[in-house]
Amino acid sequence: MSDALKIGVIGGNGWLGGAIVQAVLDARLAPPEELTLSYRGERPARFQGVRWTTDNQELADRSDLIIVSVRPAHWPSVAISATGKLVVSVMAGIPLSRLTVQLRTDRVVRALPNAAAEVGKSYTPWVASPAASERDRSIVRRIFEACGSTDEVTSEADIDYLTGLSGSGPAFPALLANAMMQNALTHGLGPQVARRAVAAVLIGTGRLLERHGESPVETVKTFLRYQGTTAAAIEAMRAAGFDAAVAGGLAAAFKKSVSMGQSS
Ligand SMILES: NC(=O)C1=CN([C@@H]2O[C@H](COP(=O)(O)OP(=O)(O)OC[C@H]3O[C@@H](n4cnc5c(N)ncnc54)[C@H](O)[C@@H]3O)[C@@H](O)[C@H]2O)C=CC1
Ligand SMILES: O=C(O)[C@@H]1CCC=N1
Repeated sequence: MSDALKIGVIGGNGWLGGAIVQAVLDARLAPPEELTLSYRGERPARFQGVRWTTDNQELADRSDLIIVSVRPAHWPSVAISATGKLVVSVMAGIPLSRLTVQLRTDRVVRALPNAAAEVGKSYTPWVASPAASERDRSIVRRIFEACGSTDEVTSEADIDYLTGLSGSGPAFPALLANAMMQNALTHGLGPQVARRAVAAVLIGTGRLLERHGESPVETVKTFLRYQGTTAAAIEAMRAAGFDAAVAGGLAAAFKKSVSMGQSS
């Protein structure tokens, strides 16, 4: 990445905006003095050496790449002219067409990281407008590789779907972990042992998936063929509607992503 690249993050003190800034700094994609971050409320004390501002137009004027990381409900408050700049939105739901009109630039990208950006393990799909150049795409790839892994996709509908699947994704293993934890407590296990056991299961499963690179379909089949305790649990969970519950949840997130883009 060019030394001269200046990055602005609108909402740079937020959960996701702050994680992206930290990833950019850790990967040395830009030095702190080239970063302009905007905030609302009290001036943040984090990220030594960056420029903090409450003026989003000042941020846009100082930056080549502007990342918009405010909640969709606050998006109407982001009224800047970013003509000639590359804009990357990480907001759920807001379509490329609305970004182009409101921010007055045709070089726009819609990306959807997840909460694991905080530990460099996000999965971030993104889609670019036709006016985005190959250099723009390469910059976007490098930013989101710094946050984990990333794929360019070709349709906004894929982004809306992936908003539920991978954007909201870290919440689903957490939901499963919570149910397992509750069950363990009901069975009289001490909370510390229950918590350590459940956390180790999630972390270990992630590492196994990463190492073997095999499809989860194969993993489940292997356990089913084993015909032991795990197969008994999988069969009981499925009979209770596990797969349907997951499908229903993902459909609800997809629907919400589309509707947030229309209403915000
Ligand atoms: N948190 C997550 O796991 C994910 C969030 N997203 C998207 O990222 C965006 C940001 O989400 P979070 O970081 O979770 O929200 P957040 O509420 O933690 O951060 C948003 C920040 O923007 C600031 N802000 C609001 N309006 C502003 C304005 N006009 N100028 C400057 N700053 C302003 C707020 O004060 C806040 O610090 C949302 O649009 C969300 O859909 C996408 C994927 C995952
Ligand atoms: O829950 C949300 O609306 C945000 C967007 C995707 C993940 N978190």
